[in-house]
Parts: sequence; structure tokens; C-alpha cells
Amino acid sequence: MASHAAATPAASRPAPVSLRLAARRSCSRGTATGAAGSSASGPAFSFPEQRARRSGTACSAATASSSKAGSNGTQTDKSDRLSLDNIRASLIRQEDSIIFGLIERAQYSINAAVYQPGGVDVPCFHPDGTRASMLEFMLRENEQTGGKIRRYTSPDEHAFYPDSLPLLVIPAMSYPNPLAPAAEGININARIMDMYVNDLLPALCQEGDDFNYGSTGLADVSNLQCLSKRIHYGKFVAESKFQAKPEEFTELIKAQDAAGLMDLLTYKEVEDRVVRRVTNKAATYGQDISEELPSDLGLRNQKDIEYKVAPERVGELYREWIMPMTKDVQVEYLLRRLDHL
Ligand SMILES: C=C(O[C@@H]1C=C(C(=O)O)C=C[C@H]1O)C(=O)O
Repeated sequence: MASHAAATPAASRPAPVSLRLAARRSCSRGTATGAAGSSASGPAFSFPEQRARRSGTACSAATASSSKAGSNGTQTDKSDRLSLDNIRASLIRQEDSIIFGLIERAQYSINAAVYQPGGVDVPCFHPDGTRASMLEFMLRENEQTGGKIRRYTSPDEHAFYPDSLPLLVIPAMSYPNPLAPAAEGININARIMDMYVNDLLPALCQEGDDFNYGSTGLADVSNLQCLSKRIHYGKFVAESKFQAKPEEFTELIKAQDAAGLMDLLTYKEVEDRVVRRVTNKAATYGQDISEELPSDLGLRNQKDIEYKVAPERVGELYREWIMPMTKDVQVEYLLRRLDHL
């Protein structure tokens, strides 16, 4: 089991990362070798049916009734997008963005200079005088823009540099938030950054340098933000699971039994379906689709197709990295689920 203890507090800053090129796995280009049949089924855990928010578990439920700013200038999220009923649809949409993004990034070489502090001369220095990496510079700039328009006040968004966020330029938003208070202190972006740079990129991209640093950094910023959102969605998944089996989870939480929690929240067959679906999507998205729809849209008999990224590779990355980190967030959240209540 990956260590849940590696979760970092919200105040931490991802350390500069270095590419472990030596650990590079096999090349990303390949041909389909029989992607598994697609499955439309969703996660095995049951999502609550329009459940009434339980007193004591709803933490910052919005009460204002107008979408305009309230008397203290606060606005209310009326979208329902954070309700536990919408988790499944959101995870599947996020999957699409992640797969597209990884395929996009794979068009470029590793471009290691983007990740090395000082590898590219960007106007971004740490207090000790060392220059930041180009990726850090781009992420920080992006978070300044998103932060001003409330991105990081939403319970499903987590900044990579939470200590440097700007003030808002539009009124604050109040979100209906089904999560327990402890959720706010969980941010594993430092681990996500390390995994992305040192494990995902070497598995996806050709070695070497093609000097497309801007495109590389833009793809990375987008991918890191999508991955962070998906992985931290573990908080919502965990809350849904807790509400479905409160007694069983409460017993394990009281015993602070991380391994027991991991067992109870893991659905192996769901994970297998996710991997098959992701593989199939990567096979579909990775093709050069022409203006003529093929008569057979399925993935059978397509062993001759040259994919930009081997579809199985994307599925493997989900199994090896993305799902385990989502589960680590779930364990971390559940261990603290009853704090402050
Ligand atoms: C997200 C869930 O929890 C776990 C993690 C999964 C994932 O990251 O996709 C899938 C199955 C579960 O083992 C879930 O149950 O859907």
C-alpha cells in the first residue's frame, strides 16, 4: 500500500523536482494490442440519492438564496456540481481531460530543462536567491490568475503554492460543501508534482529535447491541475463511502486503522473497469480521426493503428499512479473524518 502518511499539509510547497531519466520506462509510441471491451458501468459504491445533508457532516453549507452578492458581498454556488450525487459524472469527465492532456504532452520530448531550477531563465526567484524552474514559474503565474477569480476557494481545487495566493478581485463564493472540516488540511500536490515529473512523463514522452518549452509547460500546468483535481476528488468519494457505511467506517476511524480503511474503500473490480475504460478512451482519442467516420467505431481489429501514445500505457498509469493516489487521499480524509465534529 502506498503510504497515506506522505500526504502533506496545505501550507507545503512542492520541492524542486528532477527528472529521473534513468528510470525511464519503455517508449510511449506503440500499436493497439487488443484493448479490453468497453464498460459503461460506473463505480461500485452507491451514490446517495438526493440525500438530505446530515447535520454535523455538512461543514460550510451555503444558505444564501440569491446568486447575486449577499449583504457581506458573498455569492453562492447554485450549480450542485459538488453534491455527492454528481461525483461519478465528474470523475468520468475529468478522465477525458486527463487522457487528452497526457496524449497532448506526449507530442513533445521530455524537455528536462523545463523542470530544472534555472534550466530556463525565468523571472522567478526563491527568497534564497535560487531561480525557480520554468514549470514552477508557469504554475505560480497561473495560480495568481485563477486565485484572483476564486479558483482556490472551491473545495475541489488545491493550489500547488497555497501560501502565495492573491486576494480575490470578485466577491467571495460560498459553496455547498459536503465534506468534513478536516478536508481543508489535505493537499498532496507536492507528491503529485513529483509523480508527474518523475514517473508519468518518462513513461509518456520521448527522451531528449525538442525546445518546445512553452507548449510543454502549458500542457504540464493543465495536466497537473487536472490530476490534482481528480486525485483530491478522493475526499468526495470517501465522504460518499462513509455515508453509505457509517458504522463500519467509524469503527476503523476510531482505531485509526489506515490499512483497514484502505481495504474497505477499495473496489478492485471498479478499478479494473476504470483501467479498461481509460485504455479504450485513450485508443479512441489517440487516433487521427478523419472527416469520414469509420464503419466500425469499436476497437477490435485495429492492431495496425499507429497511436500517438500506446493506449495500454495510459491505462497502466491510471492503475499504477492515479488511482493509488486517489485512494491515499481517501484514507487520509477518513482518518480525520471525525475530527472537529
Ligand atoms: C474512486 C473510487 O475508489 C477507489 C479508487 C478508484 C479510482 O481511483 O478510480 C476506483 C475504485 C476504488 O478502489 C471508487 O470506488 O470509485
